[in-house]
Amino acid sequence: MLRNSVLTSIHAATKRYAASTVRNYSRRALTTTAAAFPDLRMETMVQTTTKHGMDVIHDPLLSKGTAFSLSERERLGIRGLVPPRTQEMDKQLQRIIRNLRECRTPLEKFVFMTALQDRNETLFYRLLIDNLQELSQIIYTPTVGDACKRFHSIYRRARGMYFSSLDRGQMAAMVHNWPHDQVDVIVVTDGSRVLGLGDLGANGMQIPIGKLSLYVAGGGIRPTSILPVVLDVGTNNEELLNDPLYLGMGHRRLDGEEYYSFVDEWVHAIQSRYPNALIQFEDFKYPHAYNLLHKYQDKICCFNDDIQSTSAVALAGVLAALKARGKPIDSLDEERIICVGAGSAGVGVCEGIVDCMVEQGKVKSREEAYSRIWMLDQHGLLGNSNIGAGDSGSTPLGAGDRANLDERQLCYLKKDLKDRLSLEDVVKAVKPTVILGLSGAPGVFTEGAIRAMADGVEKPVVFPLSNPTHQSECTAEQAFNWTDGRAIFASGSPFKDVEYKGKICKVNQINNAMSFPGLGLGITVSRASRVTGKMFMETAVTIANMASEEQLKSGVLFPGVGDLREVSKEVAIKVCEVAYDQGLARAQLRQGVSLKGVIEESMWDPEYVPTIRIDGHM
Ligand SMILES: NC(=O)C1=CN([C@@H]2O[C@H](COP(=O)(O)OP(=O)(O)OC[C@H]3O[C@@H](n4cnc5c(N)ncnc54)[C@H](O)[C@@H]3O)[C@@H](O)[C@H]2O)C=CC1
Ligand SMILES: CC(=O)C(=O)O
Ligand SMILES: [Mg+2]
Repeated sequence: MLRNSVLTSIHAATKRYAASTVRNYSRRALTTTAAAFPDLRMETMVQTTTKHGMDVIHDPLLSKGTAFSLSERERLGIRGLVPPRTQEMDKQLQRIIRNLRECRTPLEKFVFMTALQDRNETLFYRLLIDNLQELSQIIYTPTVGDACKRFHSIYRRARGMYFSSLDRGQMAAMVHNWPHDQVDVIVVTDGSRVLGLGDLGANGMQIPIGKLSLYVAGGGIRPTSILPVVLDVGTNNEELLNDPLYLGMGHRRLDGEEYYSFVDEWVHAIQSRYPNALIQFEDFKYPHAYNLLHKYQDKICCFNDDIQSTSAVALAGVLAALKARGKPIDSLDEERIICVGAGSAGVGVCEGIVDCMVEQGKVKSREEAYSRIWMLDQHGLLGNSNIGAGDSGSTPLGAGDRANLDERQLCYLKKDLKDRLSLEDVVKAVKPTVILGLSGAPGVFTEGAIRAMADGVEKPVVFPLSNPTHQSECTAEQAFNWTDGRAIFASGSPFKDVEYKGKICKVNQINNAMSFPGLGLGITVSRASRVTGKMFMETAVTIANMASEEQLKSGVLFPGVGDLREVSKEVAIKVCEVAYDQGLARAQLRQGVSLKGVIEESMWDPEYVPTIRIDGHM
């Protein structure tokens, strides 16, 4: 494979960065780039700008706050505009951390972090990277959920781009309003299913912003080359529609042909300016999420995060759990898996599990793999409506129209069990070894269901993966209490470890954030033209193999968000290898530099550029 292969030239992506002088480089990246291109050394050790005076201080991509040297202050016309003492980043961090700790609520911390990002991105990312475990909970789940709900109340300053129903016919021109010529990663949402919080319309903007902050902090993508986007096709959220402060379009959601042609106009517009950018579709409601993925995945470089990245990390969790139970990683077919939630994430995760069972070669057919998975939606089990009530003692779960199930969901329909069986009844009938929650419905993992599960298996795998924390299918404490501390546990949003009868029970976080930053890095470095299923499968296996024997024994399945940069490097290597193997990579290979070396070199690391000067001045 390509792990030991070498590059024939510094790949095109690195060269592209090197040639640009208006980017904000890390000192480390500058040094490596300058070493590869000696003629660029002078150019890349400095950052040039056409800005002057207050405009420099107020540009978050240029600003160093108090860290401008005296000569820079002279050159940039900012002498006297900042306090006299030059204070480097370490002192700035001390002040920032002290102020951050004084915020009383997570939302206050969120507003504080946003304000920092808006005035000094280098410092923002340094702080975030150095405190990733703690601060990812602020800029990402769970706090980002609260921030989305209140986006229209806490809104301060523009970030990202909005394309609304007012903009039909104008999008191709609008894309040129974005100030950066180089964009590598775009995260786009229509705000129709924001985490487990439902339709939040244009308020969903915080999700692309938060995800892209993780691309930068966790995947080393440059802050100048990311673009958060909201497609404002309206909202069906009555509360927002009636709120005079709501910032999105005040009409109900477009649907059908109107909706798909709107998205299509945007895709064409964005492609016309950024043909090589990776597009991440995020938090689109089912079935739009799948329909858009199928429409575009073979045409442009794109993927759906909720379907595909979630699938990679959830599969990684299940495979690591097999290892933690002392079973071989290729014994997935021996598991009995219940998935609560039949939407984008539930179906996506189960498809990944089925793909993996098929690849492991222990099942004779895809159908056999489907038979190992029992899927429930809000009405209960996807089962056989011809089996009469009372046959299995189930509780009726309310009216719902099974005719709405599509062919992706129907694969999981069980002919031998009554339709709409409750979770507890399914557990009793099936004796599952793994239970996954991707429903956005808090508390649906009931005590009865989890206790019944724990009766049948020594180490029940309990993964309530819905976000944010209060939408989780059960809490960590409940899972450990109801399984007598035996559960292998992971949640979508973080919970603290639990002490149960004197034993520390480990909580893992299974969140697609462990996957997408590394994917973005791998795609950017290899300049892959497409994102493929194989990339996600390899990502899953890579992450599943990251924990040591000792960690697995203690209940740790893989590294946490705090180690995201390390995880991203490994994922990026795999993604690059697949891109080259599948003939999708456009960056050239050559002798001399390992893939790992190139990936490490191309990761942006926030440090102030040594010298900023005005374009044309020495
Ligand atoms: N941990 C992670 O990385 C990720 C977690 N998620 C979470 O998964 C959840 C679902 O996301 P999507 O599938 O995209 O949403 P979706 O709207 O496409 O699907 C939700 C599904 O849950 C089902 N459901 C709703 N209430 C239910 C109930 N009471 N019992 C059983 N099923 C119920 C619905 O029928 C639907 O099938 C969200 O809360 C989201 O935060 C999604 C992506 C990644
Ligand atoms: C994590 C994520 O993408 C979600 O909850 O939708
Ligand atoms: Mg999502």
